Amino acid sequence: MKIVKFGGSSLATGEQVEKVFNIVTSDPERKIVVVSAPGKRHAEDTKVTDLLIDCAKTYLQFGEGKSSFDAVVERYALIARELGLPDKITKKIHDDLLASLNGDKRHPQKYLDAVKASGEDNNAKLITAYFKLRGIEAYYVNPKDAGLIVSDEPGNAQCLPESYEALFELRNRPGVLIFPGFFGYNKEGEVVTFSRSGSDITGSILANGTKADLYENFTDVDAVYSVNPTMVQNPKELRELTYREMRELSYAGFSVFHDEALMPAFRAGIPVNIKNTNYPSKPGTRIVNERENTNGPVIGIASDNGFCSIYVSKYLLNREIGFGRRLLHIIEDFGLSFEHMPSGIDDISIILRQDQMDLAQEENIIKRIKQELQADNVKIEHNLAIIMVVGEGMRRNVGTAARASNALAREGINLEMINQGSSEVSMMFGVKEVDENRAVQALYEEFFVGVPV
Ligand SMILES: Nc1ncnc2c1ncn2[C@@H]1O[C@H](COP(=O)(O)OP(=O)(O)O)[C@@H](O)[C@H]1O
Ligand SMILES: N[C@@H](CC(=O)OP(=O)(O)O)C(=O)O
Repeated sequence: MKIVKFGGSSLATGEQVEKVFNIVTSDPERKIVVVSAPGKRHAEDTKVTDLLIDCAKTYLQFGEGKSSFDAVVERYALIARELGLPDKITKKIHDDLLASLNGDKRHPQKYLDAVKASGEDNNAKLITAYFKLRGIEAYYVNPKDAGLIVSDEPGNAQCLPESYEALFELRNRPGVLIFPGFFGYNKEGEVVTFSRSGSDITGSILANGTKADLYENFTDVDAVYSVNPTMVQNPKELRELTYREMRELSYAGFSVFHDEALMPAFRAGIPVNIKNTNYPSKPGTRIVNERENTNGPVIGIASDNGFCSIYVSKYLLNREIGFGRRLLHIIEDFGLSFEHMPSGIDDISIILRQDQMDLAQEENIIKRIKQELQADNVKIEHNLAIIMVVGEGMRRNVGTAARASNALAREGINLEMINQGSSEVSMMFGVKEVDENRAVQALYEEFFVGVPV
């Protein structure tokens, strides 16, 4: 039995939904279908989830918001018309969305989650109706009825362990099950969403819970490429990646698969196959426990920007017991999460996403570090990009860091910092944001051009 997940790009139009129908019905093993909300039809388009967020915010502020509401309903109406579904489907979606928007606004984050989740929920109902129209025994499954219970963290839920056992029962249900992605219910029975792109997580949870043989994740690219295809033309396609490599790469910028979607499948030993809805016969990329090491040390290069570094220096810092703990305590007091913490004898840097703090908070952080830790110098450097070079082969290879830094040096790119991940399958390079693209391209040249993968 297989779990199949279709992302927003695979469900953006009636034509795409028809491809989804053909893929699902071509293989009787494809029993549980996880769907996202309709995504972008072209690069400048807006995802339904983003329209819903806009809509919810307008309702929160003004108590209504006709234009964004109409924009959402029109997306479904268009798809329903293309699929030849009766108008009553659109009317139901209209009424359901209106009910969500007029729902309880006392807790804005919970309200936002309820409206966001309606995107997937209504799409699952629409797709179920289409499967039925085409003569397939299909059922919409509500995550609460199926037992998908999550933590009460709006916009950032985690699956609670008891869900897995309950979800196993789905195997015994008849027909094709259409399951909305992206959300579950907390113990109080309220909707809570995963973080953005979280339908990937739903698919993985279902794969684990039902002990599926395979988790197929359908998207709009033929494979996971060794580098973001918007940064390098025709990058190498990867046939296989390990869970660990994929988690590192997705966390660091490979948006094709959510980094939190690896663990549930990995724990149950279920392989993940990322495939293209538009070319389903292509093999795609398999994420597995172990892979044949067919390339050099590196399998992928991911990057992301919007980071800053809090640099702290103090003479003889290395001899001061508890310095790191006290520094992190200050960061924790401000409710910040950090990504990396490279350190030297007399200095230490904390790398974090800069959109977590405003200018006033930055000034307060600097003040507290200076006062409480008697630091000699504290400064915050903005607009950094982080590049992760990832590969299981790095554990066995000597000189990968030297090759990477030479490649960057040849391009005249100044390295702000380097950090070798303790997992030994990743290496982090910090550069200025303006150098990000050139740095990724230089590293790609070094590790992939002319190397068979
Ligand atoms: N290394 C990579 N390999 C493949 N795709 C990538 C990579 N890095 C980023 N992407 C982007 O991920 C996109 C697919 O993810 P996403 O837009 O979330 O799809 P979906 O709508 O199926 O959820 C691709 O169109 C591609 O632009
Ligand atoms: N629709 C949600 C969840 C999701 O997974 O979407 P997609 O499969 O289009 O990335 C979002 O945009 O965040």
